Amino acid sequence: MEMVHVLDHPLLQHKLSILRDETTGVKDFREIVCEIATLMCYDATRNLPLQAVEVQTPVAKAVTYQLAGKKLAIVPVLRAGLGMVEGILTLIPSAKVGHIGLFRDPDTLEPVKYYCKMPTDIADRDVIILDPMLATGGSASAAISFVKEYGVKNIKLMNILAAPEGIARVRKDHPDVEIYVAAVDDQLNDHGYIVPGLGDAGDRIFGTK
Ligand SMILES: O=P(O)(O)OC[C@H]1O[C@H](OP(=O)(O)OP(=O)(O)O)[C@H](O)[C@@H]1O
Ligand SMILES: O=c1cc[nH]c(=O)[nH]1
Ligand SMILES: [Mg+2]
Repeated sequence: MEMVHVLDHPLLQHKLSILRDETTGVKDFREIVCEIATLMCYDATRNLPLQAVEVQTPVAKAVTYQLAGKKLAIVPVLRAGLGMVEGILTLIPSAKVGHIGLFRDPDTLEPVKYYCKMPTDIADRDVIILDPMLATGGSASAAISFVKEYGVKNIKLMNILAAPEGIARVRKDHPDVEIYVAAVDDQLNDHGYIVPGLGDAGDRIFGTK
């Protein structure tokens, strides 16, 4: 099974180029992060199981298909992952939402956990972890480990932009987790920022810089 999905649909590439532009303001940046999450959700949920149901149309009985089996939860990594939540809930309004608070220590680049709150039935759900940026992969790897501690079996990771180093780290630490990204950039710089990237996603979503 393909474990890394680069979703290079033209609509995604167009919207991503607006995110990258340093002149894009906070309102547009926030809206486009949300739109990209919706578009990515369409692909990341392609393999959800279906069950046959019978409905009466105005014309005849029809055997048709509805979502079956396990329910979904989404888990944004605070802060920047919050920007993707509404975009996913547009398509899956009944998904439950857990939160993991992590920030990356600017000196060590190691993730520091400051918050965690999961739905009580999370172990019975498939989980999509949301974070726009996959840089060193330290935050994503830690977030996946936390979710696994709750007994979740099926986890997907959704990032808008990734560095090759981040993908390699998650593949090594969590080979069972499928990764969905809209683009893979060239490298990280000395401060652990994705190059060319789009800057600090959290600061650009919330206007904190
Ligand atoms: O792959 P990594 O090297 O771990 O870096 C990626 C992490 O860095 C950013 O969060 P940040 O620490 O800036 O926190 P914020 O969302 O609160 O801005 C980003 O949203 C990821 O969570
Ligand atoms: O380029 C990067 C790397 C980590 N976090 C971000 O927001 N941007
Ligand atoms: Mg940040």
